[in-house]
Amino acid sequence: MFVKVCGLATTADIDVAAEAGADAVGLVISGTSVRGLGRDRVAELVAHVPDGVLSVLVVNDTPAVEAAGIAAALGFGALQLHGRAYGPGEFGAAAGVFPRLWRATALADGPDTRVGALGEEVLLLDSPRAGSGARWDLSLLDAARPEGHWLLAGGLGPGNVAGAIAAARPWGVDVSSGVESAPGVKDHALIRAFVAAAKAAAASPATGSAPAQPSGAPAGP
Ligand SMILES: O=C(O)c1ccccc1NCC(=O)[C@H](O)[C@H](O)COP(=O)(O)O
Repeated sequence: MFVKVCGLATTADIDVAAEAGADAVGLVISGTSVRGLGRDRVAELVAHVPDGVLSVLVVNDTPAVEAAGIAAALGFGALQLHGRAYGPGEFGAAAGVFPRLWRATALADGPDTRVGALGEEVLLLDSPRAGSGARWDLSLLDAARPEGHWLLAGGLGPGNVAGAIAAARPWGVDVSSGVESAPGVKDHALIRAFVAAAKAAAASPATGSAPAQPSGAPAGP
């Protein structure tokens, strides 16, 4: 089970997530999020991400090509284009600058749920309000379950991630609010508990096994 912890704000957050066994960490640039960081802070933090942990730049209101330029310049491992602002044109243009793209969307928006439909390496299915901690109706997956490298997100936490994995059968999971003590403030004990619960659930016979990771990159696609 691939585990991403998103919205990290300090080097200590990164250290704890990495030591807990997270496969990826997300740093957010956003004018609308409490977790939004400035470019200089993002540069400091991404330089702190250890080898073997995938660094993901997450944006929802930065123009795609600009975000791709930031991801390339700062040495990110992936760029998560999050939400309705990014369509086929944005993905195509961004890929010319930085090809390691993730697409984050909500099933309620009726997206194409084929992984790679817009050229992305990873699809993330979230609640309609990114980073809100809100859950969504996983039965929607019955009619549109992706295959391959897709992450489940939206209102996950240490106490519900095992059940969500069993119900949704994702390749990976993503969390932000569920490992915080206050909006934008990560709780290190909750990060450790979340990663442990997700990894344990993936090892359980009840949840089955996820597809193998593709080659060519540390700790992720
Ligand atoms: O986390 C944010 O504040 C955020 C803001 C703008 C775009 C994306 C954002 N987060 C992206 C993520 O990958 C979150 O982890 C995901 O939405 C799940 O969030 P949560 O329900 O709080 O666990």
